[in-house]
Amino acid sequence: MLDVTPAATPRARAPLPPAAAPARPLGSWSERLWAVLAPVDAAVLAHPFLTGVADGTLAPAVFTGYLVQDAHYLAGYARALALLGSRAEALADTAVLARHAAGTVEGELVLHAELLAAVGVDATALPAGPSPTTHAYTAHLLAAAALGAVADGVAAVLPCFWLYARAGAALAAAGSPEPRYQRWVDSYAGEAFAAVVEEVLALVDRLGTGLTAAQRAHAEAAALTSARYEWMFFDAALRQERWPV
Ligand SMILES: Cc1ncc(C[n+]2csc(CCO)c2C)c(N)n1
Repeated sequence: MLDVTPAATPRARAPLPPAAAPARPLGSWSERLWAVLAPVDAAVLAHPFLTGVADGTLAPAVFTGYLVQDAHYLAGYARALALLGSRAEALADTAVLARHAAGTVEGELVLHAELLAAVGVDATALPAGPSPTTHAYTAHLLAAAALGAVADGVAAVLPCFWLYARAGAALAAAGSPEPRYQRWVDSYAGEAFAAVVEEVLALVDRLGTGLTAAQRAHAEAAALTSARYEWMFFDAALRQERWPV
């Protein structure tokens, strides 16, 4: 009988299905920001780190290296949020930013400790310091939060929330055969995280109404830089980037 079973070949890395643009209020600042971030969002969703999460082929050592670098990133990110919170003019904005600074430490870092423990890595004995890309991204966030206008800083911290919510939704739809990867996906895919992103976008839109076109453009450049660093962060993890000297 003719054997029609295909030869065992490695499963092709399917790109994640194209995701629709997020719905934002017409004429809002977040709507304009999305136009700036959309091409980078598409590149992030197509990145082999994420398609490797989706089909389970991502090397476990790459994922562990990502988590170690992410712990360094989160420390800088939480400080940038706390700093911005102290600089925000409206007390309501201080509350949102300070709450997410705490959420980064209590939520994200706890998730990391759990995921690292699952692979047998002691989170308190992080072997490597920040990689060049981790260092560059956190330095960008902290500079924008400390030295820029508040809108620059808020725009700079936005892609971290927004692009992860997008990746979480796209990856949840695909599902990962690897439970540890699925656990990571789930933390960004649920209703709770979507509500957090909505709250930050509402803050962005409140700030946007008081800005001149030039101030908006300046802040949009800071957001674009962060989005590019989000792509580079996945890429650095995949390449297991190290300082060359
Ligand atoms: C490089 C990198 N970028 C974004 C996130 C996601 N993230 C980090 S802190 C935070 C806000 C509080 O949950 C979010 C969404 C990550 N982990 N690593």
